[in-house]
Amino acid sequence: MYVIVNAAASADGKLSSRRREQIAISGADDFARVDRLRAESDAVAVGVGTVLADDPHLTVKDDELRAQRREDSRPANPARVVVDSSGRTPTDAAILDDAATTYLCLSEAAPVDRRMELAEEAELVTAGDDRVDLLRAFAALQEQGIEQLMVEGGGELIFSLFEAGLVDELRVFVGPTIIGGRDAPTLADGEGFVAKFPALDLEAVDRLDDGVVLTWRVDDR
Ligand SMILES: NC(=O)c1ccc[n+]([C@@H]2O[C@H](COP(=O)([O-])OP(=O)(O)OC[C@H]3O[C@@H](n4cnc5c(N)ncnc54)[C@H](O)[C@@H]3O)[C@@H](O)[C@H]2O)c1
Ligand SMILES: Nc1nc(=O)c(N)c(NC[C@H](O)[C@H](O)[C@H](O)COP(=O)(O)O)[nH]1
Repeated sequence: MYVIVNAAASADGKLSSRRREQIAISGADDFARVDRLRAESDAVAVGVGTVLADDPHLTVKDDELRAQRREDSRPANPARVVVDSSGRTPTDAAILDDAATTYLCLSEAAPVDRRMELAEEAELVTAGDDRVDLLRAFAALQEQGIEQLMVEGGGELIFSLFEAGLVDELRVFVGPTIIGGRDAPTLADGEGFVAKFPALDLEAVDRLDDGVVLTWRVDDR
C-alpha cells in the first residue's frame, strides 16, 4: 500500500487552534488539489479526533472527477477510513452516510454494544489491544483492494503513522496565517521523537493560493 499524508498547516505549523475546531487554512486552489488527490486515491483516512472535531464527509466534491472515477469502473467516491480505538465515531457522523464505503478501524477496547451499533453503518476492522495497531489495520485494508491511501490527519494519527514507518509521502500546504498556541494541534503530535527522526526528501515546492505546497518523500534509509 502507498500512503500519502496530506494536511494544511499555518505558517507556524498548526493544523487547528487550541479549540480544535476546523479552520480553513487552504484556499480554493488548495482545496481543489486536495479534491484531485482524493479522487486518485482508493481510500481517505482520518483519526476519530478529526471526526469529532470536524465531522468531515471525505467525498470527492467535483462532479467531473466523480464521473471520471465511474468511467474508470471505480466507485464515485473513494472509501473512507476512521482510526478509532474505542468506537467513539457518532452513529450520525457524516462519514457514515451511504456516499461511500466506510471502514472503522477499532481496537479490542471498543465495547461490544458500540461495535454492534457501528457494524450496521460501516465495515469493522479490529486490530490492537488498547489502540489501533496501524500496521495490522492497514494490511487488512490492503486486502480489501486499497492500494493508495490518503491520510488527512489529524496530528495524533500522523505522528503514529510516522512512528510505525507507514508513510511514503507527505504533502503539506503551508498557509498564510499564524495560529499559535502550545496546545494547538500540529502536523505531528503524539509523544514526539527524541532520536531517529524520520528523514524526508524534498520532491517539489509549488506556490498555490497565498501559500506553498511542500511534497516530501519519506527517506527509508
Ligand atoms: N489542517 C488540516 O489539514 C487538518 C486535518 C485533519 C485534522 N485537523 C484538525 O486536527 C484536530 C484533530 O486532530 P487530533 O490529533 O486531535 O486527532 P486525530 O484525528 O489524529 O485522531 C486521534 C485519535 O485517533 C485514535 N487512535 C486510535 N489508534 C491510534 C493510533 N495508533 N495512533 C493515533 N491515534 C489513534 C485515538 O482515539 C486518538 O485520540 C482537529 O482540530 C482538526 O480540525 C486539521
Ligand atoms: N487540506 C485541508 N485544508 C484545510 O485548511 C483544512 N482545515 C483541512 N482539514 C482536513 C479535515 O479532515 C477536514 O475535516 C476535511 O477536509 C473536510 O472534508 P469534507 O469537506 O467534509 O469532505 N484540510
